[in-house]
Amino acid sequence: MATSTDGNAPNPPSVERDSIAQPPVLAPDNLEREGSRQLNPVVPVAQNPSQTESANNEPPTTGTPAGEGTLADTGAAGPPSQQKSGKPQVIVRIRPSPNVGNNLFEVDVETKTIQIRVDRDHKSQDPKSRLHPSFIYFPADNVLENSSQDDTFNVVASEIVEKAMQGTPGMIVAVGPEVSGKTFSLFGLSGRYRNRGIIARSLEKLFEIKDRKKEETDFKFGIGIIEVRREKIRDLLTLGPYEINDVGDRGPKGMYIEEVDCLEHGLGLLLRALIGQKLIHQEAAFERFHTIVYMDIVAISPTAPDLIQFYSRITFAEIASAPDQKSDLEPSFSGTPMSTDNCAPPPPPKIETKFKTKQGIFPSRRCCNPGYTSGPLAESIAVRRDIFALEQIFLKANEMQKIKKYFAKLEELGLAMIASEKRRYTTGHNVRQNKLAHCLKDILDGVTEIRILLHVRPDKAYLRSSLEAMRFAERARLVPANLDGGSTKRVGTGLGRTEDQILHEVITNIAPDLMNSSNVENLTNEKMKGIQEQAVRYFENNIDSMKICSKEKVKLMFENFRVLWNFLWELELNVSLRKAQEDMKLALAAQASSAAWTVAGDDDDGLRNQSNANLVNKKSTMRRMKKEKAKKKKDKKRESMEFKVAEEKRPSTQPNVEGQASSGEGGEARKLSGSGGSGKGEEKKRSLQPPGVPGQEQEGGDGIQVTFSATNVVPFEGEPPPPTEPIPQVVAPPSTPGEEQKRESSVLGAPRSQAILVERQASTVKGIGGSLPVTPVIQGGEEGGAVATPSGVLPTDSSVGGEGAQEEVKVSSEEERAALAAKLEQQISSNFEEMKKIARRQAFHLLRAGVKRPQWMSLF
Ligand SMILES: Nc1ncnc2c1ncn2[C@@H]1O[C@H](COP(=O)(O)OP(=O)(O)OP(=O)(O)O)[C@@H](O)[C@H]1O
Repeated sequence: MATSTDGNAPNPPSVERDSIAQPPVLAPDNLEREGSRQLNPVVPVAQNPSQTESANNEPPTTGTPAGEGTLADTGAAGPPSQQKSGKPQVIVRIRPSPNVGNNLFEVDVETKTIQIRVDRDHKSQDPKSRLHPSFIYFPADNVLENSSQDDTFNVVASEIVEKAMQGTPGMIVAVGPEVSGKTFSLFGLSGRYRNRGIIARSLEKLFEIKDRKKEETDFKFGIGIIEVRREKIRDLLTLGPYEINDVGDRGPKGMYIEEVDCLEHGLGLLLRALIGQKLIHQEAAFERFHTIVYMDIVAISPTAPDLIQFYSRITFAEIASAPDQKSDLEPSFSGTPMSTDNCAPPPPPKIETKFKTKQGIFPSRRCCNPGYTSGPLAESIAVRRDIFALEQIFLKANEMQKIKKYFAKLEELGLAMIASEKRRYTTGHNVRQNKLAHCLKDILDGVTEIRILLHVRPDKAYLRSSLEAMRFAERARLVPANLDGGSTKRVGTGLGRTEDQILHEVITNIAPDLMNSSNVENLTNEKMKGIQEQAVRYFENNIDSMKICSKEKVKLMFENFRVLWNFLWELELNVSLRKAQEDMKLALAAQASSAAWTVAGDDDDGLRNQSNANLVNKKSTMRRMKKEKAKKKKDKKRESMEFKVAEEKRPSTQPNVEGQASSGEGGEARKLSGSGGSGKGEEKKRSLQPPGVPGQEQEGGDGIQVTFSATNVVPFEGEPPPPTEPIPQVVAPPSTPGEEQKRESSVLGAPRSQAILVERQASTVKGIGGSLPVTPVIQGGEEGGAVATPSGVLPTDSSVGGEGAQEEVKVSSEEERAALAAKLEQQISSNFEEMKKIARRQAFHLLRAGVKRPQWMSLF
């Protein structure tokens, strides 16, 4: 426990929190007071009641301010072992100074507390406050006094490096007053390897672990170094101008990250950046800048070089300090020639403006402060603004965590409606408003291990900036740890699992069926959609539980999703492909049927198309047939009515008119009365008879009789049989030998239509009988000419025409069917590319129509 040399105040007095002053930005009037060296008991605490409350609700280990003149009640400060895992830790490093142990700064290494005596404001109205000095107690997680560089590394960074090599990102932020040793701690003393800093030692350790783990994992390291100054970012590895304008998921956009092959390479990069930075700023020593080093770690599987196990990063940030002394802000401080630019600006010009009111136009004198655009004061203000912005973000993060907890409680109580409002509170932390905050945004992701290395310079002249640094550290400690509270195994790397583990898990969890390829064939579109929806749900849930802090953190997961999605896509494609194959078969069958019609002598387009339509779309055929039936019925009714009317008008002696519709073989007299039920077959004959084809009603024409046989197309396996459509049998009438010859010659040399006509007259085709007939080729010419089909050559007996006899061609044997099927397969495979296109299109529409694309899919 620290003891006061004063002895008057052994315990810190507790004071009202509201009375705590806060000096966020050094304003010109504050400078005046600084000049007179009258220090207020400046205490860095929360600024508004909500912030104060949030600070107050934190666990005691955070050392929240407990009263005026105190940073914390030391009694409440817990040992660092009680520190929640993942919470930012503050480690204080005291710069060696003869002033340590004076009555101003006291360090108690045992309790890890720093006690700072702050003189009372003797101008205060409160008589009590004039009597005793105040004490500020700062409980740290660790205190380093007279520690070596190696000790500092071990305490601050060793654990961070180890965790980073396991996938947990880390960050070390060095803050403190001027010349307090920030650069010394992080970078070391240039030219003295013995005094190398934390970064160099971290690099050493990285390579050490890499060597140790080379059997399990192949690590790759990269380094990027930037400088942030007055809302501008410069790449220190390229040493160009301030040209980085934005910050992305993996840090500043366009930052050059060089892969580090060995330790010497990494140290060389560091040295190069530091020397370059020094050279750039040597002209203007008053310039203040923050330096950030990003050390990237990529873990790769040694067996599969494409498989990235995890990304990780250690960020080292040196936060610039604002000049504390008024003398530092004088233009002469920089050593550069005196210029109006480098000192406090001239009095702001007064701008005359006029403004209109109802009463008239009035001149207005409005002062316009152009601000400090350059010089030490401008630098100082810029630095303080950056620090202040970071602090505000810390406080906001803390507040947000409280709100989350509050809404979780509401949800527990069943007030989900109100709890759903929480979305409003989860939209970022305004890190974009400040470049430094944006570069260090990982501090808020809830997964990064954070260490604040607070440097204290135990001199009275630097008291104010030391206190400011303490305030920063205090607020950084408010940043919530892992939101689940406790687990040190962090994400950023797919919850510590490797990609293939995740993928395997996903597939086995959501689609065990899919693992068995034999089941793929049986997947229907509905099932596929179900699986996809399940996958989407799985990922949505997973995302909810994954604490998405940045897009980068979930990129790995999306990679996995993409793999799974493609997998499902392939399966869906298979199903669609099958469907397309069937469609294609059907189309080919239709084509073949059309050819058969042609062979049968019916070259009437209308009828052929009708036949094709029947095969391709059975439903429409059925519908059409129904319609025709209804129409016929209607016609019949109408005719019968007409007949009745005519009958009534006719004298009874007049004989009934009988429609002798057809004659010859199988011909039946068609009675117009309809009462005789001349038969459906007869009606059908009439309806299906193509126009222009001589039929039963053309008695006495060339004597051609048309009869019907079963359809010539046998359905596919598993397909319902197509509606039986009668095919007209063309029975040639008896003809003379001259005519016979004429027909034969037509088949041989005449144009196709004539040949077909002759063929029709000469032969009777009752159906091909093969399963999948295709376009036939007329080969005939000799007696008994033939029609070539895939199943073989169908004889066309010309003799039958002469005698009027019929011979049915039967080609329905098993071998022929097999041959036809083989032929079809061949045709399908030749059309495979086309089918694939169709399938792809179908799959695309399916996917579009079936699965609602979740919003977060737009992330990739
Ligand atoms: N713990 C320490 N042990 C020994 N020397 C130290 C220690 N801390 C700082 N110093 C010395 O103080 C000097 C200034 O330190 P350094 O430049 O690191 O301060 P700084 O905080 O980075 O300053 P600035 O804010 O100006 O960048 C260094 O040359 C270093 O030798």
